Amino acid sequence: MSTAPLLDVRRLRAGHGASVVLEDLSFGMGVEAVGIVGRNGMGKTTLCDTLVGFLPVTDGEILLGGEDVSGRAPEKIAGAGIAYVPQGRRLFPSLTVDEHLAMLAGRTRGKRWTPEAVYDLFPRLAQRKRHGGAALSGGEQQMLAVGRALLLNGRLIVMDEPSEGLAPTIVDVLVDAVHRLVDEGVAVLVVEQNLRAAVRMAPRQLVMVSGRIEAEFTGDELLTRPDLQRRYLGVGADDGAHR
Ligand SMILES: Nc1ncnc2c1ncn2[C@@H]1O[C@H](COP(=O)(O)OP(=O)(O)OP(=O)(O)O)[C@@H](O)[C@H]1O
Repeated sequence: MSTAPLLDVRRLRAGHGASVVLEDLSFGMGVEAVGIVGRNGMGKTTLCDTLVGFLPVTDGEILLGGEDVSGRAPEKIAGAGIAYVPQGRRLFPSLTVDEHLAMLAGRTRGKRWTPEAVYDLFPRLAQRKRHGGAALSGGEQQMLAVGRALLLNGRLIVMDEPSEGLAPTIVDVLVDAVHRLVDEGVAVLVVEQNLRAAVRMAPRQLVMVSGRIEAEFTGDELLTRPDLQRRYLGVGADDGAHR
């Protein structure tokens, strides 16, 4: 794991129109998996959308490899190396798995991540190549969404609630995929409501409170301390580990 600041977010301010959601938000990460957790409405999705350029930055900086990408259009930020797996997966119901990947395949020649490499990472997708997006299970859709993001051959992949609604066996596949990506030099920033999944994906967990990163814990600390779960995640001592 490298601690070099691949991503360095400094005093970020952003939101929806006149409504400021992120205020003075700072954190940094290297080529590693980092989780973002927090109660509902604290601004996690807003942060993801801002990092990838879907929402404008009002103030502050988003440095990727030392270069400020804030204020750039989403396609420029993707080109600079930040890929996005948004909440809800956003696939095309009528396109097959192969067609989804082929849309981006032209740019992947000679690069690490090609459709073949995605099928190698997710063999289950390879078995569903000719299935339409609408015919895929939730887990297969999530694998396809991750696969599409990988074809950008970026340096950082941002995932918003990837385990939402998925069976435990599929969550296992995603956890393994995150580890493999980090091993191969792709950083992963993952927002999760499911604390157990979050901790298995990322040893470093940042806690968001009211639009800022308020604290940082190891996954083990968060899992074993009901007081932290109550305070930062708003869950009771009994149900915290299951979220
Ligand atoms: N499209 C929007 N327009 C205006 N305000 C929004 C919009 N989307 C979210 N918000 C507001 O921004 C704040 C942060 O929401 P956000 O979805 O980023 O939080 P979150 O931490 O991801 O929560 P959740 O886990 O419920 O998705 C909330 O007050 C929310 O009401």
